[in-house]
Amino acid sequence: MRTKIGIIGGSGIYQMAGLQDQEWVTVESPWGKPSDELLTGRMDGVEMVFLPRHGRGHVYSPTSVPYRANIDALKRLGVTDIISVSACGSFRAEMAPGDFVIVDQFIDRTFAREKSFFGTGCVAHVSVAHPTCPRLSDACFSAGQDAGITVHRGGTYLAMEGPQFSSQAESKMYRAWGCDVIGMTNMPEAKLAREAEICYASVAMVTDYDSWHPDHGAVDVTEVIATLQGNGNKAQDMISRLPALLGPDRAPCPHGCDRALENAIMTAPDKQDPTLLAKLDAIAGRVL
Ligand SMILES: CSC[C@H]1O[C@H](OP(=O)(O)O)[C@H](O)[C@@H]1O
Ligand SMILES: Nc1ncnc2[nH]cnc12
Repeated sequence: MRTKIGIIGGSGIYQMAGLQDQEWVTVESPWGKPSDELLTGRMDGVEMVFLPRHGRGHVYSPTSVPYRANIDALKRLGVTDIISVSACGSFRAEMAPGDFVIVDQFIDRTFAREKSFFGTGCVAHVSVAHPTCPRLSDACFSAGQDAGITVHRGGTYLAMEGPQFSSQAESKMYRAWGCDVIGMTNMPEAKLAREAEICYASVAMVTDYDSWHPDHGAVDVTEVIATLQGNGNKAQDMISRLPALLGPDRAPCPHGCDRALENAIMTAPDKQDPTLLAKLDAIAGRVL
């Protein structure tokens, strides 16, 4: 199988440098309109697709990002591996602004989003015990180190609804829960990628210390944006190293991300809803 890398760019990342033969393409999805057109191209002989999560010009809030349409559009373009690049606050003194964290766990506190492609007429349960792909996360870690970035391998990301930042009491509670970073977008994105059988890695770029830190107090969006500019350039450097690390030929995921739907569908074939099945053509066509 051929590798096709999908990059979901978060706040401050609305374009991707260094893509050959680049072209913005419109992808129709039965799950609605994706956040924007998708930028296709190649780097080091590997096919790449870039999607700005909030749309160019930052149109969609964390709640209104069309997560299902975005993952479905990436699947339709044949993406095998998604790297999510996001801004985040930090709960750890040693995870400082400017550092990158390769997230490996999530606590999902979002509550106003559609979280599954499945439902009445086609019920499915996939495991998200290990919501990120270790193979892809390793590649991101190496690429970050090669780019001279301070990268932390592993961390728990608290996904909050937003759009307001946390109160100090919430911030201290999340820290006591053992969370390492906080953001507003990686859920349900990671869950949907697993349902779509696409490997998913999350690179969280620290922009601030949230509000628990005695020396920092409230999150200041001006400071967040200033840190984002620097982080964005570092992220581009990291991304440009990934195609060579992953290579154009792709062996099946050793962790089974690309087979997540095997035995996941519960609804009896004669009870399945044809309308929902039609919408699931790209996501679950392999097993339906
Ligand atoms: C600009 S600060 C808050 C904003 O930044 C993060 O976005 P993303 O995850 O897409 O990089 C955070 O989740 C909030 O949406
Ligand atoms: N402190 C924070 N909380 C939630 N999302 C963020 N994105 C960047 N910083 C954040």
